[in-house]
Formats: sequence, structure tokens, C-alpha cells
Amino acid sequence: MNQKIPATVITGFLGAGKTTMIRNLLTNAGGKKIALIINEFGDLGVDGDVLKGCGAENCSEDDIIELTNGCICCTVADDFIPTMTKLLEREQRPDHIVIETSGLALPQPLVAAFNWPDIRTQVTVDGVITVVDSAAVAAGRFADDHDAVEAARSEDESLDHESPIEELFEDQLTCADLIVLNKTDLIDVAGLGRVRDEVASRTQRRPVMIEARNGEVPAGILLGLGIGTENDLANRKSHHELEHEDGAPHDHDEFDSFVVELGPIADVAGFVEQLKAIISAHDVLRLKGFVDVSGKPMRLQLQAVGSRIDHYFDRAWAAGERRATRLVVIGLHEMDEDAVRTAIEALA
Ligand SMILES: Nc1nc2c(ncn2[C@@H]2O[C@H](COP(=O)(O)OP(=O)(O)OP(=O)(O)O)[C@@H](O)[C@H]2O)c(=O)[nH]1
Repeated sequence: MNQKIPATVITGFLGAGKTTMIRNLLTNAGGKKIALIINEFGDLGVDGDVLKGCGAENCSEDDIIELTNGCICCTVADDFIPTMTKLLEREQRPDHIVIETSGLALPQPLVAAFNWPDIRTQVTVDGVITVVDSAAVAAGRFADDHDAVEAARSEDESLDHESPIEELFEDQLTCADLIVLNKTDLIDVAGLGRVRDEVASRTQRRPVMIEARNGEVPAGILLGLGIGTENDLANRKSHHELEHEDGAPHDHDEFDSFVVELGPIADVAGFVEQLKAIISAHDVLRLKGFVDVSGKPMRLQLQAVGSRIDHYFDRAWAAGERRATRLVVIGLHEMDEDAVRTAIEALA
């Protein structure tokens, strides 16, 4: 009988550094043939584009599968299982499967899918790796104002949650076999100590924690954990599972995303400064995409996590490719989409 193929699930909040870590992994995975399943919140397929662009020999474009019909944890039956089934029917099966969840996904329902009869006999979860943006933790982005949350809850009895961001952060930590404290370059040693304590206090479990910058972790550490996480779900219940033992469906109503398209940008530095102001004014959680810079043959990739913005020219616009500035914006449901859209469109 065939050995089960190990599958690593990589989770972590929006912008923690999952794609960066996987990109790095693909370039140091030795001869292992890797299949990658990526799921992203937002309709632009930025992660797929970034990963396909890295040209790793052990993971060709065919081996990178994008799941685009919503968050992977909610589309397990319709999207994830059929994708896995097809992957397993391939003549050349991968040595290892890596799954990048969206930054808003609960890993628990995805891991549970590995107990489906057709999947269970062929694949096992090697481990769940949760990537943490240490700088965001240090800045208190996951430590919500409990008084404000309590006040909102007493006004609206239907609120059965802590803040959605805090809850998701804890659920992703609770499912982890390995936690990668990423972005350590952005904080000092004392800050990192506080981040460790805070992360440890957010889960009852005690997964191993390692530190990283730019997701640089050797493949030998990330792959081959050998946990079989699908057999240990009882110890990793999400807030949602604890609150709705009856199986009420979970959803992502608390978050919204939309795409803004605008024309060419002449002054990149000015554009970035103004975007930062818009992000701060409207509490945008994540913004990413590609910018058409006037007169440049290269495409500019832009990545904002909170109001921290990185940008660089990633590749030339291809012949026949329609040049445009396209950005996906992700925020809490309360975010004023029209105001954000209008403010960004006005920058072109
Ligand atoms: N300074 C710093 N920036 C980092 C580090 N790791 C990743 N980044 C940057 O953080 C931004 C987000 O990184 P991604 O890898 O796209 O994050 P992600 O978790 O895949 O994001 P989503 O898929 O949107 O949830 C990018 O601009 C990265 O270059 C790090 O260790 N230090």
C-alpha cells in the first residue's frame, strides 16, 4: 500500500508572512516535489501570482493550485476535497503537500477534512504551522479593548464573540503544532520576550515556538513534523466549536474585502504616503496588489499590513497584459467601503 502523503497546513492572520515563508521554503526544500494549495481572502490572486513567480523547480506552476471560491474553512466540501481528490489522482503524486490558508481561515475545519474517508487513507496532516506577525502582536493589534467589546456585546445580545480578530488569532494559535514568530527584525529583544508571553497566554496548548525574519526557516524544520494533527482535533477546538457544539455554520461576516482599480501612478512615494493615511483613517487591515507606475516597464507589487507598506518592482508587464493598478482591500465589516474606494481612486 502507498504511504500517506504528508500535508503541512500553514495558517496565521492577514499579512503575518505565510506567502513569504512558503516562497522561501520552495527554494530550500531540496529535491522534494511539493504541491501547493493556496487560498486567499480577496479576489485578486496576489499570493498565487507571487508564488508562481518564484520559479522553483520542485514546484512548477501546475503544482500551484489556487482555491478562489471563498475561505477554505467554509468551502471544504465544495472546493478543498475535490481539489485534493484530483491532486491524488495525478500520475506524478507530490512528495509533500503544503496548504496556505487565507489569513482569515479557521484551520480546524480544514484539518477535520483530512478525516474524510477518501482523504484519510491517502494523506495525513504533517503539522499545522501558525505564522505570527510579532510586530503586530507587540503593537497590541490582537489585544482588544475588552471594555469596548463588552460594551458592544451588552448593546447587541446576538454578539457571542470576543472581537473577531482576537478570536481568530487565538483559534489559529490553538490549532498550531509549530508557531513561527515572524518579523523579529521589527522588534527588540525585550519586545520579543513580551510577544512570546502574549502568544503563550492565548492558547492552552504548548506548541513549540521559533523565531524568524522574512519567513526564513529551514525546510527541515517546517516539513516532517510527523504529527497526524487530524487525530488530535479534540484538543484544538476553536471558539466557534466550543460555542456551537450543535454544528452551527461558521462564517466570515465580520470581514469584508473588495478590489479597487485605478489608472497609472506617477509619484510612487506620494501614493504610498497617501495610502498610509487612508489605511489609518479607515482601519484597513490588509491591502495588497499591483501598481502601474507611469513610464515604467516593470510592475510594482505593493503590500500593506496595517499601515506598514512594502513595495518593489517584481516583474515586467508581459506583452499583451493589460496594465492597471489593482489593489485588494480587507477590513472589518464596519469599514466604510465607499469612502475607502473613493479615497483610493482619487490618488490616480
Ligand atoms: N519586516 C518584515 N517584513 C516581512 C517579514 N515577513 C514578511 N514580511 C512582509 O509582510 C508583508 C506580508 O507578507 P505575506 O507573506 O504576503 O503575508 P501573508 O501572511 O501571506 O498575507 P495574507 O496572505 O494576506 O494573509 C509583505 O510585505 C512581506 O514582505 C519579516 O520577517 N519582516
